[in-house]
Amino acid sequence: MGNSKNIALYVFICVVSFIISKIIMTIVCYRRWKRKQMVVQDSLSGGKLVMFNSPKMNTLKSNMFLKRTMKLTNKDIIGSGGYGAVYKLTINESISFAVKRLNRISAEQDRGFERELEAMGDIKHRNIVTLHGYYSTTQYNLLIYELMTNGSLDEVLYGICLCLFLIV
Ligand SMILES: Nc1ncnc2c1ncn2[C@@H]1O[C@H](COP(=O)(O)OP(=O)(O)OP(=O)(O)O)[C@@H](O)[C@H]1O
Repeated sequence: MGNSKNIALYVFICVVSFIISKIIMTIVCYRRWKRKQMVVQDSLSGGKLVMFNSPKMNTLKSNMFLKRTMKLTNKDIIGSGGYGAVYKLTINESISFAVKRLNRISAEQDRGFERELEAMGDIKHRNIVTLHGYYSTTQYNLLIYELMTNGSLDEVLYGICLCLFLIV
């Protein structure tokens, strides 16, 4: 009888400790995730700007960033891929980004945006271009990348720019 009481107590302690550790882990992960990004709601366009925490992004003011982003035109296009056009976003003489625009005209393009966020969001590697943040509205999504000033691998290998479509 005493033995079964001990077992029940042991199981109870294990279950409670498991639940408490899960709660602590969730809180820690949530705090880390919150610290990693800054979210700004743009009251004019209704869009949401998310800037991932990095030394470069921390020097920027979100409203200045939004203002420059809204002023992107066809003249700023530097390339085009399967999902849309890529623009050069210049903040000042020393800070520029590559902004990939994905128009929200199909569920496939929305999935493309989510896939790219999932794939690039957590990767930090010197051989992989850094994703600094994103901007999302009801009409389009923008992915904000580190600007690669030496062009693409295509151009290095074949000496031509494979700009097939310009989707604006
Ligand atoms: N971070 C960047 N810096 C400079 N130029 C870039 C950057 N990202 C893209 N580009 C330019 O835009 C072009 C298209 O890039 P993008 O990633 O959209 O196309 P992709 O490689 O075909 O990929 P996807 O199939 O995912 O659209 C590139 O070939 C390059 O010239």
